[in-house]
Amino acid sequence: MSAQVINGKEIVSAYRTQIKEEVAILTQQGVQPGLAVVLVGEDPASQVYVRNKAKACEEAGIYSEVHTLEAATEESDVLQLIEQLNQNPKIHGILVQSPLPKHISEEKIVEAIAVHKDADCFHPVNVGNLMIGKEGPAPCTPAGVIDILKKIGVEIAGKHAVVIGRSNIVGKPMAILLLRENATVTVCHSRTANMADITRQADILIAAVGKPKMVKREHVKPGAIVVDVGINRLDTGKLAGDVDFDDVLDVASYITPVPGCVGPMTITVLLRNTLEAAKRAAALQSAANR
Ligand SMILES: Nc1nc2c(c(=O)[nH]1)N[C@@H](CN(C=O)c1ccc(C(=O)N[C@@H](CCC(=O)O)C(=O)O)cc1)CN2
Repeated sequence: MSAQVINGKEIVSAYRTQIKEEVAILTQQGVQPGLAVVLVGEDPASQVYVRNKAKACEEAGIYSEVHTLEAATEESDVLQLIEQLNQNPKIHGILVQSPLPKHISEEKIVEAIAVHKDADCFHPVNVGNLMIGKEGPAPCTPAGVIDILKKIGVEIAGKHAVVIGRSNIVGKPMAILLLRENATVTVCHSRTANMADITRQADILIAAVGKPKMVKREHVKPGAIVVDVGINRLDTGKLAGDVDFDDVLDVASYITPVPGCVGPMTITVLLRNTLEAAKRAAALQSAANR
């Protein structure tokens, strides 16, 4: 039996329509949500993602500005730009595209973003709030994965979810969000022994390793739901996920395609975070006016 390929386009489109409607209402009330994206350097993949973010903002009615800086830009200049954006009332969400050039500290840059404008949920305060279940921005890719699972009607509670990868952007927050949904969570990584023995126990398998086609059929329990977070550019110019799609197709029950599912969903959560930050700013403004 062949797995059902999750229709990312349909899920993303419905979600963005809903966001667009909420953006229009808030804009009519006098607050247009605004996102600032900072790109340092010329990494071709980052350029694509930043373009996609700006386009998605435009389609949703969100104001956006992209600040493109040369790779040799001094760290202090990036920090100065962030400070300006922190003070700019038109901007409710800020993100600095990762990765940054080596001479710039990601940690310093992320910590310079105002906590309430952190559109990525990368700031340590927001990461801490996420850990203890306090309100704040959603980590874009992991929250997008949870949304996809819910949209296809998966009951996450009580399932064994295995996450392959322990990055700060995906693996770790993914594990936290799955725990919050009452899954039993295991995290595998490069030092995990006998990884296939563990991944084969997963009801929900999430691959976020950054290695093209690493997950093969022997890693997957028959009937498992497989979510592929990887977006790898092959020498041929084609994109491939971390999962060997063709190999796994007749083992899994559901599988996400790459491209066309988790990537666009990541951007959708970013729009949602910007909208929510703008709503909070509008509420504060109206309280101050009372
Ligand atoms: N500041 C951030 N930097 C990075 C993040 C992030 O969430 N915040 N995540 C990744 C890249 N990323 C978001 O920025 C991202 C990756 C891929 C896509 C996407 O839509 N992919 C498309 C394919 C696009 C293509 O043609 O290459 C798809 O999967 O269909 C969106 C966002 C690292 N950096």
